[in-house]
Amino acid sequence: MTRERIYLFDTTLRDGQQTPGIDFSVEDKIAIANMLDAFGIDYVEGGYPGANPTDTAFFEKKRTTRSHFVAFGMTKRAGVSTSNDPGLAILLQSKSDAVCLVAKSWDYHVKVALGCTNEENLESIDQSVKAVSATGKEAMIDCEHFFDGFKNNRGYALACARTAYEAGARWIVLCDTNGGTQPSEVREIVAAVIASGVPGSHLGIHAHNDTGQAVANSLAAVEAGVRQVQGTLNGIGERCGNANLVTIIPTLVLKPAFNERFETSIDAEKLQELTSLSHAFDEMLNRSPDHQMPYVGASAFATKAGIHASALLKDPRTYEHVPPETVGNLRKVMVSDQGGKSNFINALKRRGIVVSKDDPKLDQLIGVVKDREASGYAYEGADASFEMLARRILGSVPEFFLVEGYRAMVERRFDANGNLKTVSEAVVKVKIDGEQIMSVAESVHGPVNALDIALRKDLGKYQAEIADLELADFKVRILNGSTAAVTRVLIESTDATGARWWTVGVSDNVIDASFQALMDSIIYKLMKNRDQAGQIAAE
Ligand SMILES: CC(=O)SCCNC(=O)CCNC(=O)[C@H](O)C(C)(C)COP(=O)(O)OP(=O)(O)OC[C@H]1O[C@@H](n2cnc3c(N)ncnc32)[C@H](O)[C@@H]1OP(=O)(O)O
Ligand SMILES: CC(=O)C(=O)O
Repeated sequence: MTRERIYLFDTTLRDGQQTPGIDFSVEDKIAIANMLDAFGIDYVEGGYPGANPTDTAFFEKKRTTRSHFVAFGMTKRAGVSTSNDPGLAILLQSKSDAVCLVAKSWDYHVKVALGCTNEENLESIDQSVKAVSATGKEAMIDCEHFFDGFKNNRGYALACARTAYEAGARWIVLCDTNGGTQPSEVREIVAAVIASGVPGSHLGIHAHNDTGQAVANSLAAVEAGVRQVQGTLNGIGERCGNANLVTIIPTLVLKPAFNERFETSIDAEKLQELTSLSHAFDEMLNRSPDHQMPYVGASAFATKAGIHASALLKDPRTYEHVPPETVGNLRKVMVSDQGGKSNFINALKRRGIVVSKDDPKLDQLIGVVKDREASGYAYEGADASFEMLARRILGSVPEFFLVEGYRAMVERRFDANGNLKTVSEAVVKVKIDGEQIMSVAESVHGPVNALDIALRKDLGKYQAEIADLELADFKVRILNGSTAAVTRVLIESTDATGARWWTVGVSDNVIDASFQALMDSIIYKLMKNRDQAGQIAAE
């Protein structure tokens, strides 16, 4: 059976740029456009040339090779011709393959926001589409507030869509601009548009997530007949965001309800790049990926429940709706106080540690993890500390060095120039092969930084080995909110091999919790260097 094509339209660089707190530079935009182009998205909307210097500079060149490169803007203003509208002129001259024009389709907006007549707005749509088509570029219309407009004046909303279609627009995109429309309404309204004479092959959907249903609304529109879906990477966008393409794409590709009828530009092989695309985008935004994001989140295929882990290990389909590798994600069976023997055996096996189900040391390890988690540890986010704990109980962690003691001080004082400064000082005493080494360090970044510097300043014969160890992240969590609370510190470390590992420390003293996590990180690094730890095997 021939499948119909669904076209994917990405507006990360335009609507995504309207996200509070997100501000792309030209360089960011180039990098993101390259990512989308390489991934194989059909349309990449780059922004609004003429609206700001970044977008104008970005449109000086065509920035994609495979994807259609789209410039966004608005229809001509009422009362001027297309050739006398400076905003439209910039769009027509931009180095784009297509122009997507936002047009009012709710008569209330025509009156209040544009201040012109309904007929003048229809004339703007007609003339603007024709002006774009005359340049040879593909013309698209984003019918702003289409669903609200339809509910208030059905005839006028339909007239806007039909005017664009009859003027030659390749795509007429129905926008749920305020994001309040429900999936059942989307189905009904799309069907009415098609019945009015605009074919589904020319219709698109642009949904906002204000009721948490942008993805559901987009899929409902596809079921009702639209053939272009707009959205953004990781669902960024104005207010609560846009439809998340990172969720929509795997649903279209993997779910029989869609893949039996439709195909997209993303095949099964490309889909395996989805998790890394989503995470790379978060890296660019300098934020942590959402662990619970469908398909690509670190928790999307994770379980810490013993009953689930036991069944998963017998057959992953028992608790997975699709195999994680289809989207480039990983199955994760975690150890925690919710886990049974199956979780632990699996987690240990991945680290090259073989232990049998009836080994008493396994019971001892489970008991220690459950007790420690009750006192504040969280091993599911601290893989290296878990491994160290397991190896200690199973008796295979060498004693590289012994920390005999440490001291940390914080002093607020005036410096020689009379400026107030807060300086921390730390002293660490370690013993290596019977020899005592004492290191002192100062830091203006706090006592933990001073301790870290002191601990790593002189580790005797191991010093060269830890030269490439870097602390990538440091997270402090107060577990029961007062100054006498228990503190959990999570440290992310990395080294020149690109490996990353997480360690945890817990104490009612933040410095002590940090020191434990630092120590685990260093010992893990030394073991890893000797192939005694960190050999993660694929499941
Ligand atoms: C639903 C959406 O997401 S649409 C995209 C929204 N994105 C943006 O607005 C980001 C980029 N925008 C901008 O930088 C600026 O708004 C610009 C450069 C486009 C325009 O700036 P200005 O000329 O100063 O106008 P301003 O932003 O104050 O107001 C928008 C104007 O566009 C008019 N307008 C709005 N939509 C349309 C339309 N579809 N067709 C024609 N005119 C329109 C408004 O009536 C208003 O005109 P007025 O100034 O005569 O009252
Ligand atoms: C065009 C657009 O971004 C909207 O209507 O939401």
